[in-house]
Amino acid sequence: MKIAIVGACGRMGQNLIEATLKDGEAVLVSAIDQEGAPGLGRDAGELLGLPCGVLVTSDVEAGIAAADCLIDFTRPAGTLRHLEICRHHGVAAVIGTTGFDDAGKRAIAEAASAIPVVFAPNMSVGVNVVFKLLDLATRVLTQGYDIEIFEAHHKRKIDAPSGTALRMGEVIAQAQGRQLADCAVYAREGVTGEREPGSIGFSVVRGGDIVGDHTVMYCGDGERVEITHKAASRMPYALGSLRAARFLAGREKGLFDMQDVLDLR
Ligand SMILES: NC(=O)C1=CN([C@@H]2O[C@H](COP(=O)(O)OP(=O)(O)OC[C@H]3O[C@@H](n4cnc5c(N)ncnc54)[C@H](O)[C@@H]3O)[C@@H](O)[C@H]2O)C=CC1
Ligand SMILES: O=C(O)C1=N[C@H](C(=O)O)C[C@H](O)C1
Repeated sequence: MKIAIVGACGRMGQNLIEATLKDGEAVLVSAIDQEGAPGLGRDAGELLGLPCGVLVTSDVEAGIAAADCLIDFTRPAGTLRHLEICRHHGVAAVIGTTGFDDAGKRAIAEAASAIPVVFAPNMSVGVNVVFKLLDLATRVLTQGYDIEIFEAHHKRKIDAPSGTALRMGEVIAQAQGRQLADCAVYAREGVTGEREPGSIGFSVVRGGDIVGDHTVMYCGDGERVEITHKAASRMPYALGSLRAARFLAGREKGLFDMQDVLDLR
C-alpha cells in the first residue's frame, strides 16, 4: 500500500510518517507540505531519526499521483484542493482535518461519489468507542440529565470546539432524535439566565501542549456521570489513519468514517 502524507511537517504529519515507516505493510512514497514549510527538501524521516530517502515536497500533484492512498491532516482549504487531485488520479483519501463548514463537508461527500474516502474528526480507537458509549448513555440518561461537553487542546489548535467535541454533540443529539444545530450552546457570558432545558453546552480550553481531552457530563439531581477520553500522544490518531487506509484498499468509492473502519456501526 503506497501512502502519501500531506501536512508532513506538522504535528500529525510527523506522527504519520513515523507510523508509516514502522508499518510492515504500508510504504511511504510521498511526504508533502506547502511552500514555506520548514522541512521542504529534507528527508521526511530525518527529524524522527528514521531517514527513508523520501524528500518532503510541495509538488502535491506528483506526490498524490504516486500513491494508492493520501492521508491528509492539514487545513480545510488545502484538504479540499488535495481531494480534487485524488479524484483526478483515482487515489483514495483519509481525511483527518477538522474545521470544515457545511459547503466543505458537501464537497467531501461529492468527491466520495468517485473515490473512496474516510473522513473522521478523530482516528483513535478510544474516541470511537466513546462515541458508542455516548449513544448508549444518552438513550438511558436523557430525562432529568443536563448534558455538557468539555474539550481541551494545545495552544496552537485553530478550530473550536474540536471536531471530536462537535461529533460527540451530533451523536448525543441523534440519540435524542434531534439536530445538534437546534440545541447547541457554544458560549455563556454575563447574566445568561438559567440553563435552557435540553440544551447541549460546549466549553473549550486551549493551552500548552495538551494533546486532546474530551469529557461529556450527564448532570442529574444527586448524581453525575462523566465519560472521558484523554490522549497522551498523537500516535493513536496516526495508527488509526493507517488502519483507515488499509480499509479503503480495494474499494472503488464511498464516504466512510472510523465507525465503519472499526466495524462499530
Ligand atoms: N482526525 C484526527 O484524528 C485528528 C485531526 N487533527 C486535525 O488535523 C489537522 C492538522 O493538525 P496538526 O497536525 O496539529 O496541525 P499542524 O499545524 O501541526 O500541521 C498542519 C500541516 O499542514 C500543512 N498545510 C496547511 N495547509 C496546507 C496546504 N494547503 N497544503 C499542504 N500542506 C498544508 C502545514 O504547513 C503544516 O505542516 C487539524 O485540522 C486538526 O484538528 C489533529 C489530530 C487528530
Ligand atoms: O487539533 C488537534 O490537535 C486535534 N484535533 C482533532 C479534533 O479537532 O477533534 C482531534 C484531536 O482531538 C486532536
